Amino acid sequence: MTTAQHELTTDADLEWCYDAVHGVSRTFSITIDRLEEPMSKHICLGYLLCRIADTIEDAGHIPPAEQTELLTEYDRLLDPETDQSVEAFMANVEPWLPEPADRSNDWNVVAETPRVLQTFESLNEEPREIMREPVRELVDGMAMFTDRYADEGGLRLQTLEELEEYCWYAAGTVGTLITGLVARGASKDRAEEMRDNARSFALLLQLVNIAKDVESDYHEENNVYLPAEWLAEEDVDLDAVTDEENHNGVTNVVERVTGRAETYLDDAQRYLEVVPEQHGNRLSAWAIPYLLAVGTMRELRERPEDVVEEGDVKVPRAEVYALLQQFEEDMSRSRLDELRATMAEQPLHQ
Ligand SMILES: CC(C)=CCC/C(C)=C/CC/C(C)=C/COP(=O)(O)OP(=O)(O)O
Repeated sequence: MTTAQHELTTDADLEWCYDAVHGVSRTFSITIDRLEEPMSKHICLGYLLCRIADTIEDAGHIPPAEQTELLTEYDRLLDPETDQSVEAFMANVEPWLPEPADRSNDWNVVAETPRVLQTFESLNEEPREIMREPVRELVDGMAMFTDRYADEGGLRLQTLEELEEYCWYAAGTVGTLITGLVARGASKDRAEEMRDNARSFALLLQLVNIAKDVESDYHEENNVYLPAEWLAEEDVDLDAVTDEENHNGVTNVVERVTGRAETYLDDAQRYLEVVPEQHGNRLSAWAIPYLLAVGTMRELRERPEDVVEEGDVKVPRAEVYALLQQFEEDMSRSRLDELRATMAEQPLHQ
Protein backbone atom coordinates (compact mmCIF):
# COMPACT_ATOMS: atom_id res chain seq x y z
CA MET A 1 0.00 0.00 0.00
CA THR A 2 1.41 3.43 -0.86
CA THR A 3 1.47 6.16 1.77
CA ALA A 4 -1.26 8.12 -0.03
CA GLN A 5 -3.51 5.06 -0.09
CA HIS A 6 -2.82 4.43 3.56
CA GLU A 7 -3.78 7.98 4.49
CA LEU A 8 -6.93 7.70 2.41
CA THR A 9 -7.94 4.53 4.23
CA THR A 10 -7.24 6.16 7.57
CA ASP A 11 -9.39 9.19 6.67
CA ALA A 12 -12.30 6.93 5.80
CA ASP A 13 -11.74 4.96 9.01
CA LEU A 14 -11.68 8.13 11.07
CA GLU A 15 -14.98 9.23 9.48
CA TRP A 16 -16.41 5.84 10.38
CA CYS A 17 -15.25 6.30 13.97
CA TYR A 18 -16.95 9.71 14.23
CA ASP A 19 -20.20 8.21 12.91
CA ALA A 20 -19.86 5.33 15.34
CA VAL A 21 -19.59 7.64 18.38
CA HIS A 22 -22.67 9.52 17.21
CA GLY A 23 -24.51 6.21 17.05
CA VAL A 24 -23.64 5.08 20.59
CA SER A 25 -23.34 8.05 22.95
CA ARG A 26 -25.45 11.16 23.29
CA THR A 27 -22.99 12.72 25.71
CA PHE A 28 -19.90 12.14 23.63
CA SER A 29 -21.64 13.14 20.38
CA ILE A 30 -22.15 16.58 21.88
CA THR A 31 -18.63 16.69 23.30
CA ILE A 32 -16.90 15.62 20.10
CA ASP A 33 -18.90 18.08 18.01
CA ARG A 34 -17.67 20.91 20.24
CA LEU A 35 -14.00 19.92 20.20
CA GLU A 36 -11.60 20.89 17.44
CA GLU A 37 -8.77 18.86 15.95
CA PRO A 38 -6.68 17.15 17.08
CA MET A 39 -8.52 16.78 20.42
CA SER A 40 -11.69 15.75 18.64
CA LYS A 41 -10.15 12.63 17.08
CA HIS A 42 -8.20 11.76 20.21
CA ILE A 43 -11.32 11.79 22.39
CA CYS A 44 -13.27 9.96 19.66
CA LEU A 45 -10.78 7.07 19.53
CA GLY A 46 -10.18 6.99 23.29
CA TYR A 47 -13.92 6.81 23.84
CA LEU A 48 -14.51 4.02 21.29
CA LEU A 49 -11.76 1.91 22.85
CA CYS A 50 -13.53 2.24 26.21
CA ARG A 51 -16.95 1.63 24.70
CA ILE A 52 -15.92 -1.75 23.24
CA ALA A 53 -15.01 -2.97 26.75
CA ASP A 54 -18.20 -1.46 28.17
CA THR A 55 -20.35 -3.30 25.61
CA ILE A 56 -18.72 -6.61 26.49
CA GLU A 57 -19.17 -5.90 30.20
CA ASP A 58 -22.85 -5.02 29.76
CA ALA A 59 -23.65 -8.02 27.56
CA GLY A 60 -26.35 -9.96 29.40
CA HIS A 61 -26.08 -12.83 26.88
CA ILE A 62 -22.40 -13.59 27.54
CA PRO A 63 -21.63 -15.77 30.60
CA PRO A 64 -19.48 -13.83 33.12
CA ALA A 65 -16.45 -16.15 32.83
CA GLU A 66 -16.46 -15.57 29.08
CA GLN A 67 -16.85 -11.80 29.55
CA THR A 68 -13.82 -11.78 31.86
CA GLU A 69 -11.80 -13.79 29.33
CA LEU A 70 -12.75 -11.47 26.44
CA LEU A 71 -11.91 -8.37 28.48
CA THR A 72 -8.56 -9.86 29.50
CA GLU A 73 -7.73 -10.60 25.87
CA TYR A 74 -8.85 -7.12 24.84
CA ASP A 75 -6.53 -5.65 27.46
CA ARG A 76 -3.65 -7.64 25.95
CA LEU A 77 -4.46 -6.17 22.52
CA LEU A 78 -3.77 -2.75 24.00
CA ASP A 79 -0.48 -3.85 25.57
CA PRO A 80 2.38 -3.10 23.18
CA GLU A 81 4.56 -5.63 25.05
CA THR A 82 2.45 -8.67 24.14
CA ASP A 83 1.69 -10.24 20.78
CA GLN A 84 -2.04 -10.89 21.26
CA SER A 85 -3.46 -10.83 17.73
CA VAL A 86 -6.62 -8.94 16.85
CA GLU A 87 -7.68 -11.90 14.67
CA ALA A 88 -7.56 -14.26 17.67
CA PHE A 89 -9.58 -11.77 19.72
CA MET A 90 -12.16 -11.43 16.95
CA ALA A 91 -12.42 -15.22 16.59
CA ASN A 92 -13.43 -15.39 20.27
CA VAL A 93 -15.83 -12.44 20.00
CA GLU A 94 -17.50 -13.75 16.83
CA PRO A 95 -19.80 -16.32 18.50
CA TRP A 96 -21.28 -13.59 20.71
CA LEU A 97 -21.94 -11.02 17.97
CA PRO A 98 -25.65 -10.68 17.24
CA GLU A 99 -26.65 -11.41 13.63
CA PRO A 100 -25.92 -8.37 11.42
CA ALA A 101 -29.64 -7.61 11.02
CA ASP A 102 -30.12 -7.50 14.82
CA ARG A 103 -26.88 -5.76 15.63
CA SER A 104 -27.11 -2.60 17.71
CA ASN A 105 -24.75 0.29 17.09
CA ASP A 106 -22.75 -0.86 20.11
CA TRP A 107 -22.22 -4.32 18.66
CA ASN A 108 -21.32 -2.85 15.28
CA VAL A 109 -18.47 -1.08 17.04
CA VAL A 110 -17.35 -4.34 18.69
CA ALA A 111 -17.50 -6.05 15.28
CA GLU A 112 -15.22 -3.31 13.95
CA THR A 113 -12.63 -3.56 16.73
CA PRO A 114 -9.77 -4.04 14.22
CA ARG A 115 -10.72 -0.81 12.46
CA VAL A 116 -10.93 1.13 15.74
CA LEU A 117 -7.54 -0.21 16.84
CA GLN A 118 -5.93 0.55 13.51
CA THR A 119 -7.25 4.11 13.57
CA PHE A 120 -6.04 4.51 17.15
CA GLU A 121 -2.58 3.28 16.12
CA SER A 122 -2.50 5.90 13.32
CA LEU A 123 -2.59 8.73 15.90
CA ASN A 124 0.57 10.48 17.06
CA GLU A 125 2.55 8.63 19.67
CA GLU A 126 2.16 11.22 22.46
CA PRO A 127 -1.66 11.19 22.70
CA ARG A 128 -1.71 7.43 22.12
CA GLU A 129 0.62 6.81 25.03
CA ILE A 130 -1.38 9.17 27.26
CA MET A 131 -4.56 7.21 26.46
CA ARG A 132 -3.26 3.65 26.61
CA GLU A 133 -2.93 3.25 30.39
CA PRO A 134 -6.29 4.76 31.42
CA VAL A 135 -8.08 2.63 28.79
CA ARG A 136 -6.32 -0.48 30.08
CA GLU A 137 -7.22 0.42 33.66
CA LEU A 138 -10.89 0.68 32.62
CA VAL A 139 -10.72 -2.68 30.83
CA ASP A 140 -8.96 -4.40 33.78
CA GLY A 141 -11.49 -2.93 36.19
CA MET A 142 -14.39 -4.24 34.13
CA ALA A 143 -12.78 -7.69 33.98
CA MET A 144 -12.34 -7.57 37.76
CA PHE A 145 -16.04 -6.74 38.28
CA THR A 146 -17.40 -9.38 35.86
CA ASP A 147 -15.17 -11.90 37.62
CA ARG A 148 -16.24 -10.73 41.11
CA TYR A 149 -19.92 -11.30 40.29
CA ALA A 150 -19.50 -14.31 38.03
CA ASP A 151 -21.77 -16.49 40.22
CA GLU A 152 -24.57 -13.93 40.26
CA GLY A 153 -24.67 -13.62 36.45
CA GLY A 154 -24.57 -9.81 36.60
CA LEU A 155 -23.15 -7.06 38.82
CA ARG A 156 -24.71 -6.69 42.30
CA LEU A 157 -22.79 -3.90 43.99
CA GLN A 158 -22.88 -4.16 47.77
CA THR A 159 -21.86 -0.86 49.33
CA LEU A 160 -21.47 2.82 48.46
CA GLU A 161 -17.73 2.24 48.57
CA GLU A 162 -18.02 -0.51 46.00
CA LEU A 163 -20.31 1.58 43.82
CA GLU A 164 -17.69 4.34 43.79
CA GLU A 165 -14.93 1.82 43.10
CA TYR A 166 -16.96 0.73 40.07
CA CYS A 167 -17.50 4.37 39.03
CA TRP A 168 -13.75 4.88 39.21
CA TYR A 169 -13.10 2.16 36.65
CA ALA A 170 -16.08 2.99 34.39
CA ALA A 171 -15.66 6.78 34.36
CA GLY A 172 -12.77 7.93 36.59
CA THR A 173 -10.32 6.33 34.19
CA VAL A 174 -11.98 8.29 31.35
CA GLY A 175 -11.42 11.44 33.41
CA THR A 176 -7.72 10.52 33.68
CA LEU A 177 -7.58 10.02 29.91
CA ILE A 178 -9.20 13.37 29.20
CA THR A 179 -7.07 15.19 31.77
CA GLY A 180 -3.87 13.68 30.36
CA LEU A 181 -4.76 15.03 26.92
CA VAL A 182 -6.04 18.47 27.88
CA ALA A 183 -3.43 19.25 30.56
CA ARG A 184 -0.42 18.93 28.22
CA GLY A 185 1.56 22.14 28.42
CA ALA A 186 -0.53 23.59 31.26
CA SER A 187 1.21 25.10 34.29
CA LYS A 188 2.02 22.72 37.15
CA ASP A 189 -0.63 24.30 39.38
CA ARG A 190 -3.34 24.14 36.78
CA ALA A 191 -2.55 20.51 35.89
CA GLU A 192 -2.59 19.59 39.57
CA GLU A 193 -5.93 21.31 40.08
CA MET A 194 -7.38 19.32 37.19
CA ARG A 195 -5.97 16.03 38.46
CA ASP A 196 -7.38 16.77 41.93
CA ASN A 197 -10.90 17.29 40.58
CA ALA A 198 -11.12 14.87 37.63
CA ARG A 199 -12.36 11.96 39.75
CA SER A 200 -15.22 14.06 41.15
CA PHE A 201 -16.23 15.15 37.66
CA ALA A 202 -16.37 11.57 36.46
CA LEU A 203 -18.19 10.28 39.56
CA LEU A 204 -20.76 13.02 39.21
CA LEU A 205 -21.62 11.97 35.64
CA GLN A 206 -21.52 8.25 36.35
CA LEU A 207 -23.65 8.42 39.53
CA VAL A 208 -26.29 10.48 37.74
CA ASN A 209 -26.40 7.85 34.98
CA ILE A 210 -26.71 5.09 37.56
CA ALA A 211 -29.55 6.89 39.36
CA LYS A 212 -31.57 7.42 36.19
CA ASP A 213 -30.89 4.09 34.43
CA VAL A 214 -31.91 1.59 37.16
CA GLU A 215 -34.58 0.02 34.97
CA SER A 216 -32.57 -0.50 31.78
CA ASP A 217 -29.44 -1.51 33.67
CA TYR A 218 -31.41 -4.34 35.26
CA HIS A 219 -33.61 -5.41 32.34
CA GLU A 220 -31.12 -4.99 29.52
CA GLU A 221 -27.84 -5.79 31.27
CA ASN A 222 -28.79 -7.71 34.42
CA ASN A 223 -26.76 -5.23 36.49
CA VAL A 224 -27.79 -3.61 39.80
CA TYR A 225 -25.50 -0.72 40.66
CA LEU A 226 -27.61 0.69 43.52
CA PRO A 227 -25.79 -0.36 46.70
CA ALA A 228 -27.29 -3.54 48.18
CA GLU A 229 -26.79 -2.11 51.69
CA TRP A 230 -29.06 0.83 50.84
CA LEU A 231 -31.65 -1.41 49.17
CA ALA A 232 -31.60 -3.67 52.25
CA GLU A 233 -32.49 -0.67 54.45
CA GLU A 234 -35.60 -0.32 52.28
CA ASP A 235 -36.27 -4.09 52.39
CA VAL A 236 -35.73 -4.38 48.66
CA ASP A 237 -34.42 -7.63 47.29
CA LEU A 238 -31.70 -7.11 44.68
CA ASP A 239 -33.53 -9.15 42.11
CA ALA A 240 -36.73 -7.21 42.60
CA VAL A 241 -35.46 -3.66 41.99
CA THR A 242 -38.03 -3.04 39.28
CA ASP A 243 -40.99 -4.78 41.00
CA GLU A 244 -43.95 -2.53 41.61
CA GLU A 245 -44.11 -3.29 45.33
CA ASN A 246 -40.58 -1.89 45.70
CA HIS A 247 -41.12 1.40 43.86
CA ASN A 248 -41.07 3.46 47.05
CA GLY A 249 -37.96 1.83 48.44
CA VAL A 250 -36.04 2.08 45.17
CA THR A 251 -37.13 5.70 44.78
CA ASN A 252 -35.54 6.45 48.17
CA VAL A 253 -32.28 4.84 47.08
CA VAL A 254 -32.33 6.76 43.78
CA GLU A 255 -32.63 9.96 45.85
CA ARG A 256 -29.67 8.91 48.00
CA VAL A 257 -27.50 8.23 44.95
CA THR A 258 -28.55 11.60 43.52
CA GLY A 259 -27.58 13.22 46.82
CA ARG A 260 -24.19 11.58 46.64
CA ALA A 261 -23.70 12.83 43.06
CA GLU A 262 -24.48 16.38 44.23
CA THR A 263 -21.49 16.30 46.58
CA TYR A 264 -19.21 16.22 43.51
CA LEU A 265 -20.63 19.30 41.80
CA ASP A 266 -18.28 21.91 43.28
CA ASP A 267 -15.13 19.93 42.38
CA ALA A 268 -16.40 19.36 38.85
CA GLN A 269 -17.03 23.05 38.45
CA ARG A 270 -13.53 23.82 39.73
CA TYR A 271 -12.20 21.54 36.99
CA LEU A 272 -14.13 23.54 34.40
CA GLU A 273 -12.84 26.80 35.79
CA VAL A 274 -9.24 25.83 35.05
CA VAL A 275 -9.41 23.49 32.04
CA PRO A 276 -7.29 25.04 29.26
CA GLU A 277 -8.50 25.44 25.69
CA GLN A 278 -5.51 24.04 23.87
CA HIS A 279 -4.78 21.12 21.49
CA GLY A 280 -8.32 21.68 20.15
CA ASN A 281 -9.92 21.44 23.59
CA ARG A 282 -12.99 23.60 24.27
CA LEU A 283 -14.59 24.43 27.61
CA SER A 284 -18.09 23.82 26.23
CA ALA A 285 -17.28 20.19 25.37
CA TRP A 286 -17.13 19.41 29.10
CA ALA A 287 -19.35 22.19 30.47
CA ILE A 288 -22.38 20.90 28.53
CA PRO A 289 -22.32 17.35 30.01
CA TYR A 290 -21.74 18.92 33.43
CA LEU A 291 -24.78 21.19 33.08
CA LEU A 292 -26.88 18.37 31.64
CA ALA A 293 -26.04 16.42 34.80
CA VAL A 294 -27.24 19.41 36.86
CA GLY A 295 -30.52 19.39 34.89
CA THR A 296 -30.90 15.61 35.22
CA MET A 297 -30.38 15.85 38.99
CA ARG A 298 -33.12 18.47 39.13
CA GLU A 299 -35.48 16.07 37.31
CA LEU A 300 -34.42 13.20 39.60
CA ARG A 301 -35.15 15.34 42.65
CA GLU A 302 -38.54 16.36 41.28
CA ARG A 303 -39.74 12.94 40.14
CA PRO A 304 -37.45 10.16 41.40
CA GLU A 305 -40.36 7.71 41.18
CA ASP A 306 -40.30 8.00 37.36
CA VAL A 307 -36.97 6.11 37.33
CA VAL A 308 -38.85 2.96 38.25
CA GLU A 309 -42.38 3.86 37.15
CA GLU A 310 -41.54 5.21 33.70
CA GLY A 311 -37.99 3.91 33.33
CA ASP A 312 -37.01 7.28 32.02
CA VAL A 313 -35.90 10.53 33.63
CA LYS A 314 -34.13 13.02 31.44
CA VAL A 315 -33.72 16.67 30.66
CA PRO A 316 -36.43 17.86 28.22
CA ARG A 317 -35.23 18.05 24.62
CA ALA A 318 -36.05 21.78 24.43
CA GLU A 319 -33.75 22.37 27.39
CA VAL A 320 -30.89 20.52 25.70
CA TYR A 321 -31.33 22.81 22.66
CA ALA A 322 -31.48 25.89 24.87
CA LEU A 323 -28.26 24.82 26.55
CA LEU A 324 -26.46 24.17 23.26
CA GLN A 325 -27.64 27.59 22.13
CA GLN A 326 -25.97 29.21 25.14
CA PHE A 327 -22.65 27.89 23.91
CA GLU A 328 -23.07 28.90 20.28
CA GLU A 329 -21.30 32.12 21.06
CA ASP A 330 -18.22 32.41 23.23
CA MET A 331 -19.27 31.91 26.79
CA SER A 332 -17.32 33.27 29.70
CA ARG A 333 -16.42 30.84 32.47
CA SER A 334 -17.93 33.17 35.01
CA ARG A 335 -21.41 32.33 33.61
CA LEU A 336 -21.07 28.67 34.63
CA ASP A 337 -22.21 29.49 38.15
CA GLU A 338 -25.29 31.29 36.90
CA LEU A 339 -26.22 28.50 34.46
CA ARG A 340 -25.75 25.89 37.17
CA ALA A 341 -27.98 27.83 39.58
CA THR A 342 -30.68 28.31 36.92
CA MET A 343 -30.68 24.69 35.77
CA ALA A 344 -30.75 23.39 39.34
CA GLU A 345 -34.06 25.23 39.78
CA GLN A 346 -35.91 25.02 36.47
CA PRO A 347 -35.52 24.01 32.83
CA LEU A 348 -33.38 26.52 30.96
CA HIS A 349 -35.94 27.05 28.18
CA GLN A 350 -38.70 28.15 30.54
C1 LIG B 1 -12.39 15.09 33.96
C2 LIG B 1 -13.59 14.75 33.20
C3 LIG B 1 -13.96 15.62 32.05
C4 LIG B 1 -14.30 13.68 33.59
C5 LIG B 1 -15.48 13.16 32.93
C6 LIG B 1 -15.22 11.77 32.44
C7 LIG B 1 -16.36 11.25 31.64
C8 LIG B 1 -16.87 12.12 30.56
C9 LIG B 1 -16.85 10.04 31.95
C10 LIG B 1 -17.95 9.39 31.24
C11 LIG B 1 -19.19 9.45 32.09
C12 LIG B 1 -20.47 9.02 31.50
C13 LIG B 1 -21.43 8.43 32.46
C14 LIG B 1 -20.80 9.16 30.22
C15 LIG B 1 -22.14 8.74 29.76
O1 LIG B 1 -22.23 8.62 28.47
P1 LIG B 1 -22.38 7.26 27.69
O2 LIG B 1 -21.31 7.27 26.71
O3 LIG B 1 -22.45 6.08 28.60
O4 LIG B 1 -23.72 7.29 26.91
P2 LIG B 1 -24.93 8.27 26.94
O5 LIG B 1 -24.40 9.61 26.67
O6 LIG B 1 -25.82 7.80 25.82
O7 LIG B 1 -25.57 8.13 28.31
